[in-house]
Amino acid sequence: MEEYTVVKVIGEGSFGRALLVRPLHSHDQLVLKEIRLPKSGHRAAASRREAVLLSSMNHPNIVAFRDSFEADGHLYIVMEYCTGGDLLQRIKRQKNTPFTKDVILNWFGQMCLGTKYIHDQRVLHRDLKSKNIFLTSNATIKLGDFGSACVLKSSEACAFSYVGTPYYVSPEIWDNKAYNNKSDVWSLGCVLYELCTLRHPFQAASWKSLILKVCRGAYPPLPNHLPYELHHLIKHMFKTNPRDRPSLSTILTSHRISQLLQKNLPPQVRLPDPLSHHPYSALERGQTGKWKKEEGVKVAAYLGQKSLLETSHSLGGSCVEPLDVEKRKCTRKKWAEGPSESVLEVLRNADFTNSTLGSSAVNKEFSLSMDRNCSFYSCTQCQRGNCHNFISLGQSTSEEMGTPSPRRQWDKSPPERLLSLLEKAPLSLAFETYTVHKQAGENPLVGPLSQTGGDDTDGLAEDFMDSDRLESRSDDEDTDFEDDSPYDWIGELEKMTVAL
Ligand SMILES: Nc1ncnc2c1ncn2[C@@H]1O[C@H](COP(=O)(O)OP(=O)(O)OP(=O)(O)O)[C@@H](O)[C@H]1O
Repeated sequence: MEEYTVVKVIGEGSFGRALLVRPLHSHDQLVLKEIRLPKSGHRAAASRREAVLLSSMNHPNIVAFRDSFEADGHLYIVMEYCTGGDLLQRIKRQKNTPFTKDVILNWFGQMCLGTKYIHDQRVLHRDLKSKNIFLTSNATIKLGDFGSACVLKSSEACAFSYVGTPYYVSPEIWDNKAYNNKSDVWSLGCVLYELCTLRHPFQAASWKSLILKVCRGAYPPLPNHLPYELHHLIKHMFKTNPRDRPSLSTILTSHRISQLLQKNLPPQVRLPDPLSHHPYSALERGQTGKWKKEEGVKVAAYLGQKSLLETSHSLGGSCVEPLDVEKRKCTRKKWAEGPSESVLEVLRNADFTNSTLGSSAVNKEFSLSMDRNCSFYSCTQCQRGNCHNFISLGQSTSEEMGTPSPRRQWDKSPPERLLSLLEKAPLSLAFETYTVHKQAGENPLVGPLSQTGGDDTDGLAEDFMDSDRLESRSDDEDTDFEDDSPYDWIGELEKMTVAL
């Protein structure tokens, strides 16, 4: 700590402060995040995870790590200072002046590159939101705040889990399914929508309405002046079934938006031009200017997206030990078809209105933790206790392969439990770390970009143009990889309510 001079406090988060500092022998400006280390070993390990993860990243669109150390019960993470502040502040500064299409595409393209990079490292961010995305003075986008992130293939990293910021949480999370790369895509869709409209896509006056909108993917349409490709992309990023959402690789290389994105990226971070570097020429593409799906896969592979593509075909990524043939058989994970019907059903029958949310413990710190052994199911295909593969709800890989099903039993009714918990006022605490608003007395459902009372789009999003053209295809080649420790966070919330 003596090596740095504190210039000023930039802000306070739920786990500590962010300070602007200067190293003693330099004029650099850096950010020093000071995080109170919890007493419990598990929770302290979770706090350290941000430092460990950040230090392993090296990408122009990720906040650069400089140093980390511990002193006086605190963890300090030194990182680059993004002078442009966070994107939420930037959006708010716009007031009612929309961003230009070029700015939206440029910033969003950079977010995609950063997120694609972490996904290629098999890391899920799990808390992507405009407040965790930063801008530098030269308009470079940087993803930050890896405090909720999770590394797959790690025996330790996912023992803690995540609730998320309600505004950015995808339908599968509300349905208590595993977090996966497409959940990050959903959250990024929320950020893109905010850039396009200066509003949250899903906002409501009650928990019920918010969850319903998210689970239906019901958002007010983008303004008509924005390019068709953006409408198309948002529609796909808000597909309720994660399988139908494009991965970052697809968005960057073979989605209808890809060319626009690439054109608007800063030159130094532009992807290689697939046309000039790739054997699949414009002629082969029939001069139509449209990518065929198979070509997209090949180009993605060519551009080095192998890890994601392999994920879809063989590796599930959750085995702690090196994969062998037997393990490969059981690692592929597949999503059940269709949206979160269970959530919708419960919500249809639920009759509570606004959550009246207590404010007394708004600043209370908590961290959700759980013995990872509780959250895993052995892989019966491997017959090995230490294989942490699991098979997600719906079809299992072994069923696809014609072998008897080691189907994982789902013994809970998450939505009912969730809703009954949400009804109890103090439960707002359970979302404290992740809610957008933290001020006493404020309704956490009123986000910083909300209009009073939320918007009134409770139905499905209107189709504003030729709906067939916007229809989704199933991105089989983008098959998800998932957080390998599905977490019973509703159970944790329940425990917390009892404790209050
Ligand atoms: N690298 C950075 N460059 C510039 N500003 C930063 C940087 N990191 C954090 N900040 C700013 O510092 C403030 C505190 O950030 P911090 O990550 O500690 O908490 P938070 O994101 O506000 O809350 P929480 O951790 O509860 O999500 C925020 O206003 C954030 O925009």
